[in-house]
Amino acid sequence: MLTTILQHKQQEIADRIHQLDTWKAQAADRSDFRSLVTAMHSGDIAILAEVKKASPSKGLICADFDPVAIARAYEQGGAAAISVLTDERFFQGSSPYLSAVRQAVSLPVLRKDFIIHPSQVYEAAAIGADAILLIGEALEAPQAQELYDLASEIGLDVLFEVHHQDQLVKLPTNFGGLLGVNNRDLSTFHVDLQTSVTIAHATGRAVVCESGIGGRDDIESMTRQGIRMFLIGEYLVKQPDRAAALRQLMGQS
Ligand SMILES: O=P(O)(O)OC[C@@H](O)[C@@H](O)c1c[nH]c2ccccc12
Repeated sequence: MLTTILQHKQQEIADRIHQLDTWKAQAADRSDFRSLVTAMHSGDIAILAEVKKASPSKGLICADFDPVAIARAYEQGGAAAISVLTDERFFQGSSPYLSAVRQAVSLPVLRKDFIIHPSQVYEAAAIGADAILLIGEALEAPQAQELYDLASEIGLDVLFEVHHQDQLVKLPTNFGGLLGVNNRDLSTFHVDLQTSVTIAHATGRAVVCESGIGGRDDIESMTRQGIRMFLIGEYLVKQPDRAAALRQLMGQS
């Protein structure tokens, strides 16, 4: 699946590259970046709440999808930051969703996409993102370093995602972003929350536990094992009262 997505991304990058100069100018104009790193390091439990309409593993997650309403509920419920999927083909996301969400909330907003080319980093800043995701599995080490350096130069924070311990060698030198562990194997879609714990213990780093959180029990089990940062999509999107669901996940009700 990842290979299919990345092939399609190459095409998308080629189709959009004519906008690069505009994006560079818009990125250079930004001086309003909100820090994802600071937001995720505050509070007892920090939740990066994801605005997610669909996924390759689950299909359509939310039929009456209203990205701004979802993001506002997340902010009301006490999310530390918001993640917005911008991939159109596989996740039914879009850049305009991110721009609209960024305007509607005062939290840092992460652009969740498959970033493999510098033009996408400029594009992220141009559409209003405060941070980007870099996926270890999708990048070679020099490429990861280049994209990280560019993001830092522009003013974007970086969430660097790994799934296996052997991808940690791709972590950029002087890395000052957040280390995320995707509990979902992107080739089999199998989810195991212990993946986060294993990598947190092996590295001695604080990690963002990503994917597969299905309720308060999962959070309690993870916090008992020393994890306090979470990236949660499907579970939250599916709740009738998303703000209340967030408070409950954080143990506030
Ligand atoms: O909906 P979930 O299981 O709570 O997962 C959210 C998030 O972790 C997941 O969307 C994700 C993690 N890494 C990714 C990389 C690309 C696309 C999506 C993702």
